[in-house]
Amino acid sequence: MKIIVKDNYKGLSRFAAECIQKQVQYNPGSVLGLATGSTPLGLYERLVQDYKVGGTDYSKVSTINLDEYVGLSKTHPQSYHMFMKENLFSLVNIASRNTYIPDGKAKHLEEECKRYDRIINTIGPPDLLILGIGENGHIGFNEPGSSFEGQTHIVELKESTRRANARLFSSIEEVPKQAITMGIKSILYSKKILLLASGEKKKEAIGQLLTGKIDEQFPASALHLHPNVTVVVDELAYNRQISEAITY
Ligand SMILES: O=P(O)(O)OC[C@H]1O[C@](O)(CO)[C@@H](O)[C@@H]1O
Repeated sequence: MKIIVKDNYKGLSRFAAECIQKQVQYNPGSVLGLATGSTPLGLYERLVQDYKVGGTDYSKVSTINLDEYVGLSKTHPQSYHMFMKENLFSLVNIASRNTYIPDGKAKHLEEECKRYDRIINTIGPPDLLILGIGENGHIGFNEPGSSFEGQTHIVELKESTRRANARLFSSIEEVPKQAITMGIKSILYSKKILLLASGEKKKEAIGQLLTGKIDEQFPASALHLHPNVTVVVDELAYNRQISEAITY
């Protein structure tokens, strides 16, 4: 695992955008694994800005998102479908037929999980997967205790995750209690992984990740099992004292 420390969120977002741009320029038919949440917003903004001034061509790219809330339709303002449309898909030339996100409104959720696994196995693996990290170490919506062998599945969201995401809803009651998420096994199937973390709130999680201890109670620690992971943090999310004391 490689760690890169940027001065601030802007630097982190620029670095992540350059990784995606290089990937797509090198292989125009790349498969990108994409995340939602606040962290990748700066990265998407940067991709859009650069695209507008004649940057990268995304017409042959495919994207596979990590997760979606159960019960939210594709047009719900807080659905991850809407998030991706508003922040990236409608702003660059990615073909909508090449974008994949689990359907949180599927009638048969178990079937939907199987369908999504088939997509990951046929379109994927992602050449480059972007990840955020929850304060409790979740990746995608794989909460503490998730099996490292898991494929796409339904998760019961932890109260702390619902509270952390309530800022985007009018009240915590509106935050769905379940989500569909790519499992950790599928995440590890990606060829390259870039995990982004910004701000003081992520400092503890990043400190724990960098101890190198692998534990199902801390989902992000599964990334130590992958050969090509880069963790990009800003100064606020990086605990120099802990991190520099650790050698692994
Ligand atoms: O970037 P944020 O908003 O801090 O969220 C961190 C993680 O939490 C989630 O939003 C899920 O709660 C993930 O999609 C994301 O990677």
